[in-house]
Amino acid sequence: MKVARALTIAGSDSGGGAGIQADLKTFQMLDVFGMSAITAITAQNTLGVHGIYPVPLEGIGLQIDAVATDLGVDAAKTGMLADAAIIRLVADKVKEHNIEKLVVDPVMVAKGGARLLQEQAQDALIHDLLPVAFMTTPNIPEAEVLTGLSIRSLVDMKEAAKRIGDMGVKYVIVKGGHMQGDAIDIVFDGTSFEQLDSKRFETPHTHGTGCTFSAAIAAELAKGRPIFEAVATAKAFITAAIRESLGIGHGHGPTNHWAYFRSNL
Ligand SMILES: Nc1ncnc2c1ncn2[C@@H]1O[C@H](COP(=O)(O)OP(=O)(O)O)[C@@H](O)[C@H]1O
Ligand SMILES: Cc1ncc(COP(=O)(O)O)c(N)n1
Repeated sequence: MKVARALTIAGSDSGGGAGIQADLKTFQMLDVFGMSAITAITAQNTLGVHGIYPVPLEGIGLQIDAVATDLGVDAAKTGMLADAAIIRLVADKVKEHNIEKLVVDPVMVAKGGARLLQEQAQDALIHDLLPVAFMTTPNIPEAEVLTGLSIRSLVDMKEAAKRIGDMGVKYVIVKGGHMQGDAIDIVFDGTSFEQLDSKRFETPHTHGTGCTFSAAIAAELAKGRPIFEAVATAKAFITAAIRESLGIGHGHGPTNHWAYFRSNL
């Protein structure tokens, strides 16, 4: 049996709903062997981020080297990268190990408001990481920071996707989770646009939606699925995970990483 292998380079969420934990659960549910390089440890739950402890650069580099030189990486994703030095290290490692299918989720601020990326690191994201990425999946506030645009409509989302594409990344998905109305994401391949649509669920349990969505894309790319098939599966995965939320914790609860698999039984 040949198994697809995916690596997440991200922060640890002790609460299990976002970060490394969400990514590994998603890989597992999509039949992909999951591996991790932890960039920072967060003490976190559904109420917020209570502490952030970055891993030393050397340790992050060694985790990526260890995995890439032995087990192999069919696709990777990044999540919380904390600061500019970590971003540059990850960009260098992606080049060194020829990781072609890299999905960059440009995590900046947690849903509860805590900064997960230093503000001065935003330039490194644009100049160092996006040019080596295959795909990036900003939410609306992230797309606004990356482009300087104010995004209020699907037309604005498309303009932002184009400008982010010009930064050197092949595919861009501007996610509509933070808009009003249906949850519509715009996919841009450098020339044309596609839409991923779902109805919006009125729920506070959206902790880790972006992590889960980008992990599902990386998993499908690791299996060699065509791009639009991969992103459509990821959309179905996150939609089921939000629809059937678990209702645990006292704040913004996690999504349900079993839901997609169970709905296909
Ligand atoms: N309430 C919701 N109902 C349905 N889909 C949602 C909802 N909130 C977010 N999504 C979807 O979840 C995915 C993650 O989007 P988003 O929440 O914008 O990301 P992030 O976690 O990075 O802020 C997108 O596909 C988005 O459309
Ligand atoms: C370690 C880590 N990585 C990413 C997120 C973003 O997830 P969200 O935007 O849903 O809070 C998070 N809260 N924690």
